[in-house]
Amino acid sequence: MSAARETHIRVSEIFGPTIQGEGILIGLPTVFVRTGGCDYRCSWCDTLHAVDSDYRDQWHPMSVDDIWQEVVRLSGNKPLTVSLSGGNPAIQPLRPLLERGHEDGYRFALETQGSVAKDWFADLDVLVLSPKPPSSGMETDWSAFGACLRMAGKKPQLALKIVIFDDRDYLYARAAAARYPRLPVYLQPGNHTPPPPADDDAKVDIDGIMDRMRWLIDKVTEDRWFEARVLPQLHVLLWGNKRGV
Ligand SMILES: C[S@@+](CC[C@H](N)C(=O)[O-])C[C@H]1O[C@@H](n2cnc3c(N)ncnc32)[C@H](O)[C@@H]1O
Ligand SMILES: Nc1nc2[nH]cc(C(=O)O)c2c(=O)[nH]1
Ligand code: SF4
Ligand SMILES: [Mg+2]
Repeated sequence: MSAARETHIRVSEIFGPTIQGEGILIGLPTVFVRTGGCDYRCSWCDTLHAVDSDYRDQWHPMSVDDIWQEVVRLSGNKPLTVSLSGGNPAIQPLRPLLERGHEDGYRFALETQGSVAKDWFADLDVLVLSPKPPSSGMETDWSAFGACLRMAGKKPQLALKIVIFDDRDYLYARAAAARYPRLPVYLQPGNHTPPPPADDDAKVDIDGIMDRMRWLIDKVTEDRWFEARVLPQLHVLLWGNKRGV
């Protein structure tokens, strides 16, 4: 049996096409493959259904062929950029999926917190590293983060995307960006109202997000931090914390 046939990936959901709502690819049509399981527990994670083991029964080990069939069906067999998110997609064996998709002319963008480095990062088209600021309650292991960048090498387009809730987070983002001056940096105002995953229609605090967005723009412009890009989560503005969009 080929490696691709043997490999199973733990999948929480596959959905789309929708638009990429965050960061460097914002607005680009994409299909999401969301893997289940994460080595972090961010206090404000908006995707608990792919993190918390209470939702484990909703995660399914899928073969590369089955995942690929679903991506091709959703995209109508027309190549696009597949977004790999989670949970932490870096803890899954994704190399054979990248190989399968590239054969068909698809591209892959992956988002990870940068805690686990894999050699197949070098096969990605886009790698978004999203180190977690103090408000998350997580501690950044900068040596693991550096390993992610080394593994990625020269092929993938790279970007930093940092969620910001408060002043401490902002200072963290400045320090993180200063470590990697060549990486484009995206600042994303935090969304304070991650609803329980069962409550798809829970109201999102749009006013809070917009206030934080304006505050963040003031910070960046006052500091003359002209390399930073400030962007909201477009999909949250449009659809709230709904799953599958
Ligand atoms: C759900 S995570 C999954 C991928 C990976 N675990 C990570 O954190 O990069 C995708 C993105 O959503 C961001 N995110 C999670 N919860 C958020 C919230 N409450 N407000 C704004 N962004 C959030 C994360 O920081 C990350 O950039
Ligand atoms: N449209 C859309 N864009 C996104 N960008 C990052 C997402 C994520 O949850 O990882 C996400 C998501 O769930 N939906
Ligand atoms: S690393 Fe990402 S998926 Fe994991 S808990 Fe934090 S935001 Fe959620
Ligand atoms: Mg999300």
